Amino acid sequence: MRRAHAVEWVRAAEGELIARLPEGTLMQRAAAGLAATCAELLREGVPGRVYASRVLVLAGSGDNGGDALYAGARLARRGARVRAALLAPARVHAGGLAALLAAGGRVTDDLAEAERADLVLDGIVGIGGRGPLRDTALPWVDAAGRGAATVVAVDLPSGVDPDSGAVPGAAVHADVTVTFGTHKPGLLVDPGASYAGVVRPVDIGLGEVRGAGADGEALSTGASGAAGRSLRGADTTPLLLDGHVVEALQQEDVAALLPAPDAESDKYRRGVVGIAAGSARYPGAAVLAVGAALHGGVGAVRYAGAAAREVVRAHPEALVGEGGPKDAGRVQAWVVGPGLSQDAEAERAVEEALDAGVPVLVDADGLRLLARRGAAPADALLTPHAGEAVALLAGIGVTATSAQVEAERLRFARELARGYGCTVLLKGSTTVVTGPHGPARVNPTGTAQLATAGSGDVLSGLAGALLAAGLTPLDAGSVAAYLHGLAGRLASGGDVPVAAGAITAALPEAWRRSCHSGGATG
Ligand SMILES: NC(=O)C1=CN([C@@H]2O[C@H](COP(=O)(O)OP(=O)(O)OC[C@H]3O[C@@H](n4cnc5c(N)ncnc54)[C@H](O)[C@@H]3O)[C@@H](O)[C@H]2O)[C@@H](O)CC1
Ligand SMILES: Nc1ncnc2c1ncn2[C@@H]1O[C@H](COP(=O)(O)OP(=O)(O)O)[C@@H](O)[C@H]1O
Ligand SMILES: [K+]
Repeated sequence: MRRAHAVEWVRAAEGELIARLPEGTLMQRAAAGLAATCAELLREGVPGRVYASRVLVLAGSGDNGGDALYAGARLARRGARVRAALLAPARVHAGGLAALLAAGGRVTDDLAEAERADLVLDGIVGIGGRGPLRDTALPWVDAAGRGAATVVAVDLPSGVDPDSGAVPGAAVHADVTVTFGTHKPGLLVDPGASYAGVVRPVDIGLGEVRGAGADGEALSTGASGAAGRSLRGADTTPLLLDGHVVEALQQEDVAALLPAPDAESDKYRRGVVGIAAGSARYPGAAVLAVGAALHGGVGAVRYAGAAAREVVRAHPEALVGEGGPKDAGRVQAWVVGPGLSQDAEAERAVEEALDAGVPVLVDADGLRLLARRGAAPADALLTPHAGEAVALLAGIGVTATSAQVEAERLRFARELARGYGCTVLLKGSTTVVTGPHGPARVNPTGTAQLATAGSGDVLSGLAGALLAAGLTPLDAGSVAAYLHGLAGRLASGGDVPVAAGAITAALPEAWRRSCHSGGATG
């Protein structure tokens, strides 16, 4: 599992560690890791070596600038030609600047340095950043963007809010982000995540910390039981610390959660999912949701609704009926809503599914109807896109636009989960799945090619099947998003447009890659 910690937690952990270590130790650890990554990038790219390479440090007024200046000093000692732009000269990190000058680096105010640099180190602002980037930084950020330099963000790209991933103004587009101690939520959630490039965690020893964090949660080395430092798989899981607010499933986590039949299994024991979707007007949603559910690890799929004929024609494996959920026979979970329309019959289907006493996934039209209730059963899974999230928020008295929801996905997903008292999967460029409490999951797979009509119906059929197979709403939602995203990537090969049916067709291969070692997450 990849984990990210909020700023308040990071500061508490760092504070504890700083108190025990000689002054400046943490910053030197950070700068050493940063310089090593920069040296590697210079050797791998243009110019192919550190010696005589051109490095520009953008140094803000805090410790983030200090990290960048000390790393610049290390590169200068290895023969790089290092220049530093001081964005707030009166408040620059004095020790970092002195080290850079002593190593042969120089201060510059020539913007052309940004355009001709081989590597730019973004030390403008780190976890202390708030609000849009200040004006003094903007010409440097623009110039670095125009040039051919590899841009390395220190801790996180400046301009990205560390806790939410919101980008309230201009921000640095990094090729690589070197982040210290643990991921920050803003590196895993869009829009921030799309500014971070490849994220490389550097261990600064936060795993040595034990005790109480700022929020009262224990700071420990986590469930692995590993003593002391717990760096595992340096490129994916920086530290196994408790108190994280965001996590992202990795392939091995998905493998452990996927349902698998055993010798005792029969089709009923594997779970049966009910799908109440589609209408005379929108039969396609039913066909797509049922098709995906058939690949979701259950023993059978029941369909209840007006598109029964179309469903059975497309999927002879499905058990179909034209009545509502109440008349459909036993299932272990319901999916209600895709293509249902919003008439009286649809309303009845939603009521019956909600009253069935099994976990319910509510999507699309079902969400608009649910918004009128303003509450959901605790084992429900709601799967809105931003527009449906706006309607659900209105149902609990919160006014927001879909642009606001997209800008602060974590916050609004959590607000919905708390307001409705259940699990929410917020779709979009970074899918977020969260309950009212505990860490939120962000999906690491996916591609913008998934934004195609019917794609959401595939996701809800798949997630409903996983619910019926016995996964919790949080696991069902996050595993479904992972498989759906991976299937979308496989179907599109990265840049070929896909139709929703092609996502379903790729689900078996996505499942295969997820349940075997060999890696699937990009
Ligand atoms: N606390 C620690 O022990 C460690 C901190 N480290 C580094 O220190 C950073 C945090 O340092 P600080 O707490 O000094 O904070 P930052 O350096 O992230 O930012 C604070 C400074 O930036 C200015 N600022 C805030 N928002 C801004 C904006 N939107 N545009 C421009 N300037 C803005 C503030 O006026 C303040 O002077 C981390 O991100 C990391 O890089 C590392 O050295 C590791 C150890
Ligand atoms: N920019 C994007 N990047 C990645 N995935 C996206 C993006 N936009 C949408 N998606 C995904 O595509 C799917 C679209 O679902 P939805 O909006 O319900 O479409 P529909 O109702 O047409 O089926 C969701 O899984 C969503 O997370
Ligand atoms: K930065």
